Amino acid sequence: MKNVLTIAGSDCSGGAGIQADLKTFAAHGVYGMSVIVSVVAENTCRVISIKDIPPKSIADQIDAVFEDIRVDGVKIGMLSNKEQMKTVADKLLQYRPRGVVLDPVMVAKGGCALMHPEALETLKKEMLPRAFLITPNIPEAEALTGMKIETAEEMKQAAALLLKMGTQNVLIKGGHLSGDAVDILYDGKEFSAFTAERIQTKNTHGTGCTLSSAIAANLANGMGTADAVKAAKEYVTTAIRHALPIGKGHGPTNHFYTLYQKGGLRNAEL
Ligand SMILES: Nc1ncnc2c1ncn2[C@@H]1O[C@H](COP(=O)(O)OP(=O)(O)OP(=O)(O)O)[C@@H](O)[C@H]1O
Ligand SMILES: Cc1ncc(COP(=O)(O)O)c(N)n1
Repeated sequence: MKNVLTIAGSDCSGGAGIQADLKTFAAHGVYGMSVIVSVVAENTCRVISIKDIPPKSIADQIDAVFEDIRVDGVKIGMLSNKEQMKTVADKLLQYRPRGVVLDPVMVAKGGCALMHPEALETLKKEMLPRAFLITPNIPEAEALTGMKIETAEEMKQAAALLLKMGTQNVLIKGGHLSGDAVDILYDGKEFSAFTAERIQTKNTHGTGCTLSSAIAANLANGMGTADAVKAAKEYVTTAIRHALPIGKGHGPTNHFYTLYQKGGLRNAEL
């Protein structure tokens, strides 16, 4: 079995962050581990408070994992501030794990900032060059590039700019545009589009976390980049189509449906 680590924030309501990542890992048959960078008191409606974990504790958590266990893949989500980013970047340089998928989380669904805006430059300089693949949504790609993105052509231009910032692959997610949900992958040589029908639902809490964790798990399981993205896109689309009407706001993606279909779950009500 492959071992995959998530470095991200905790969502106590279970829909996004570390919790979504670990559920996604389990559904992909990889052994999940977690380094918590922030405790976010949030639910399907709102963020109540954010408690950042001190950089020393983040460094210790990363050491605890790497000194003991082989790490086959890493997903990075919410990083709240510059100091946290520098700490994680230093540890990535020290341990040099393969297949780092960086989801540059900036804002929660309801509009609450999960990253301090002044950390943007550190994200670009310290984190992007350490990533195998980054998965920004449209507003994140706009913040990183300074471009306005409204079309597939502009997604491609933004992806090319992001690649120049030092990451090896870019997947810009089109969830925030209208029409089909089209994500565009750029590996420095060619663009590939991954298209899914847009599902009419308000239950999209954790979609970005789910997609990036699924990609990290697929890479760890030995898939090539485009195949890993294709399979992860199929996974997140199913997870959105069967999203759970939990809570009063944006309900979470469903990580159990695929397993259930394969007969991997008994006595589950879906
Ligand atoms: N309504 C939808 N129907 C189908 N696919 C969707 C829908 N919304 C998002 N997606 C897909 O889900 C994945 C996550 O994309 P999205 O742009 O929503 O990420 P995100 O903004 O990081 O997530 P969030 O909005 O939850 O913070 C992408 O593959 C995107 O195309
Ligand atoms: C701790 C944490 N991390 C990330 C997100 C964004 O979630 P997503 O973009 O997947 O909806 C979130 N709401 N909370």
